[in-house]
Order: sequence, then structure tokens, then C-alpha cells
Amino acid sequence: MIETLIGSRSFRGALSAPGDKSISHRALIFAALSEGTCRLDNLAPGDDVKRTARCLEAMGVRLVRDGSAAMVRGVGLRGLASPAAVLDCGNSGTTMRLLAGVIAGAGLEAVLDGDESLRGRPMKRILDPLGAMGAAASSANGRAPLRFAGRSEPLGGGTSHDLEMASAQVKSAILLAGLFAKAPTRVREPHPSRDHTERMLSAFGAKLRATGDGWIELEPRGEPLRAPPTLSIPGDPSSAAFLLGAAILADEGEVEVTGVDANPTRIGWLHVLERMGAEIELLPSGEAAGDPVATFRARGGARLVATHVGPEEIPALIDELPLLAAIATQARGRTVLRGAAELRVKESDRLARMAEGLNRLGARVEELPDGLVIDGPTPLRAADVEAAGDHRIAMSLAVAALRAEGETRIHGAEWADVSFPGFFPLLTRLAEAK
Ligand SMILES: O=C(O)C1=C[C@@H](OP(=O)(O)O)[C@@H](O)[C@H](O)C1
Ligand SMILES: C=C(OP(=O)(O)O)C(=O)O
Repeated sequence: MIETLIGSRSFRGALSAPGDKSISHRALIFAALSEGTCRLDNLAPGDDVKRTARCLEAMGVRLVRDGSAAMVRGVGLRGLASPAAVLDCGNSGTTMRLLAGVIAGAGLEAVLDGDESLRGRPMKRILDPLGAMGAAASSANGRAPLRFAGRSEPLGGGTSHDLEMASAQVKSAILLAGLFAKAPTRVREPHPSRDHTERMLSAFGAKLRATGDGWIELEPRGEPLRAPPTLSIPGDPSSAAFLLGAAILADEGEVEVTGVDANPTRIGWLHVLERMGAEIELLPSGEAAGDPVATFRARGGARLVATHVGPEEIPALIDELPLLAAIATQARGRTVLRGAAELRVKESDRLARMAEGLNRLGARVEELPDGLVIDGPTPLRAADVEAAGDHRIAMSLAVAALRAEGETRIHGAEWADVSFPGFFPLLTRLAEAK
């Protein structure tokens, strides 16, 4: 599907963000592994989270959806059944990697598969630690489909995993498998990645502790996990970022997004934008699902300056880096984004796709093996650009397109539905608002 966007000087509106994708996946999984019924409100609307829900159903979890809410009847740590058919994770890396941990821990016989993009993404990073924990997980080439042979004995546990890379998905796969093990599981990463799994494990009654030197230790437990009767998912900062970014690039207008998750492991991009001189603020407004929540406000018209982003900052802005690249085209000076080689193995090669798309729009972007160099500001002009089967690329190029003179055509715009259904009509409405 092609979406046409007309360059606009203003961008304004007040809204709430759709439910957070990362927290939604985990809320479904933890509710499924608990005993009792849990109502989840404001689940993320995109296709990725629907995949997790359907896979859990295929493993015997009763789930009744009602719009953005769902009632989940948990089956407990021993109640999952081996699925009769291949589990289709679609485009969702989080679904595949987190469920791999659950399946390995529960000793189910299962096959996890996905679409062409997901079949191209590296899975050895979870197969190796799960194998070290005793799971019989295999794959022909370190990629999906992933096969799990069933086992009747619980995992032994007692393993320590000192990860080479910061990855919430790898950390979560290990901790989820560790929930079923007989002895404690320890994991450590070089920089902190999003900590939703840790927060939720503790909230559901698991025994998790952080040792002073960066290790997280999960103790096995005799008692079942306990879900709260209701859990309200906060808004997704990674979705809100696109609307705030569009406001920052506009000459005038203001966008306010309420109820957004403000977990520090998710909002590194906000600090980078502040450093670039953007007018953006965060007004704390409470808590949801154990995370701080805030209203985020951004205004157009500020003169942006270039910045450097290094490896230690990447985990807290990993999904927003394409957006930051789009914004950097309008900043004075040379922006250098480094330590982001991981972007090459997301839904697409996000470094290559952003360099290509932004250069087509008239920007000056060069690729590095692990990042991008962007010289700005450059006036952007309309062009035909490609989402390349990647929701974040579709939305980042859309934000740049609003800054371009003329009508930009975004091919494959429907991919935005993976995390933010309704994004394009919303973006157009805010760009046209008086
Ligand atoms: O755990 C999660 O919910 C996610 C972790 C990140 O991936 P990695 O753990 O592979 O960095 C992120 O890119 C993805 O969108 C969601
Ligand atoms: C990388 C992403 O998701 P996943 O890894 O779950 O496919 C994303 O949402 O940008």
C-alpha cells in the first residue's frame, strides 16, 4: 500500500498513545503462566502482540479479547500444552524470543516460525543459552524455524549467562526459562536494556534480585505466579516518539501525548532530543503496570543542533534510532550515531534503509558498519521511498516526509500496523490541524 504525505509546516494535537508493545507481550505471557484470571487493559493494538496472544492460545491458554482489553485465564507454570501446529510469530522478534524461553522451560514440543523478515533474524543468541540450560532447541542455520523437543524433566538451572550484548529479548528468554528450573538462573548484560521482564517477574511474585555487580538472579520457587486482577498497560513511548518527533521538526505547533510509559530504560531518545535543542518535556503523571507514566509534550520551531550518540546510549533508544536519524537531517552540524550494528538485524537493515530513504529525500547520510553519519541541515524534497517491510522505517520516513517539499509516496506503508495501526491517518490529521 502506498501512502502519500504532503509536506507541512505545522503539527499539533493532544492524544494518548496506544498501549506499550513490550509490556503487552509480557503481560500476556505472565498472566498466562499465573494461576487465576487477569484482565489486561490497553493492550498494544498492533499485529505483533496479536501473535503472542494467538501462540499462547495454541498452547492451551484461554483468552477473551474485547477491543484493547483481554481476560486471560492463566494455566500456571505446569499447565501449558504442546501446540498441535507450528507457532507463527509473524514479524515479531519479541514473540519468538520470549516464547522460546517459555517453551524451553516448560519442556514443550513445539516449532516457532515467522515471516520472511523474522526467518532472517539471528536466533543463536537465544538457542545457545537455552541449550546451556538443558533445553533441546535446534535450528538448521541459527534462524527460524526453531524446533523444541519435548522433555518431561524440569531444567536443572544453576546457570550464569554473561551476555556479550545488551538485549532485553535474550535476557527475557533466559529468565522465562529460568522460571521453570530447579536451581537459580543468573544473567548479566553489558549495558542495561529495558527491564520490563524483571519488573513484572517481581510484581507477579517471582524471587528476583539484583546483585551489586550487575547480575540479576532468579530463584526457582515452589509457589505459583500470581497475577493482579487487572493490569493497565501504559502508552508506548516508542510509538509516541514518532508524533513528538514530527512536532519537533515542524515550524510551529505542539503535540501532547498522555499516559506514556516513562521507564528510564525506554526514553533515551528524549535525552538525545533535549541535547539537540528540541523543545520537549516530560510531566510525570503516576504509574501503570509498575512503571512511571508521564505526559510528553513537544513543540516545533526550535533550532536543532547535531549530536553524537554512542554504544552505551543505544539500548534505551534502540527502536527510535531511525527516527533520530530523520530528525538529525534538520540539525546544524554532523550527527554521528555509533554502536548500533544491531539495527542491521531488526525487521530490516535499519541503517541501510534509513540511509537510502533519507538520501532519496535529499538528506546527506552515510552508513558506518555500526551507525550513521548525518550532515545537516538539508532541505528535504518529496520522493518515492520504501518501508522495506519494516514498521519503524515506514514511520520514520513518514516523519521526514512531513518536512519535505511536495508529495512523498511511502511504499509498504501498511507495515506500520505491526506496532501502530492508524498511524498514517493520525499523522495526516495532526499535520492538517489548525
Ligand atoms: O524485549 C523487547 O520487548 C524488545 C527488545 C528490543 O530488542 P532486543 O532485545 O533484540 O534489543 C527491541 O528492539 C524490541 O522492539 C522489543
Ligand atoms: C525490533 C522490534 O520488534 P521485534 O524485535 O519484536 O520484532 C521493533 O518493534 O522495532
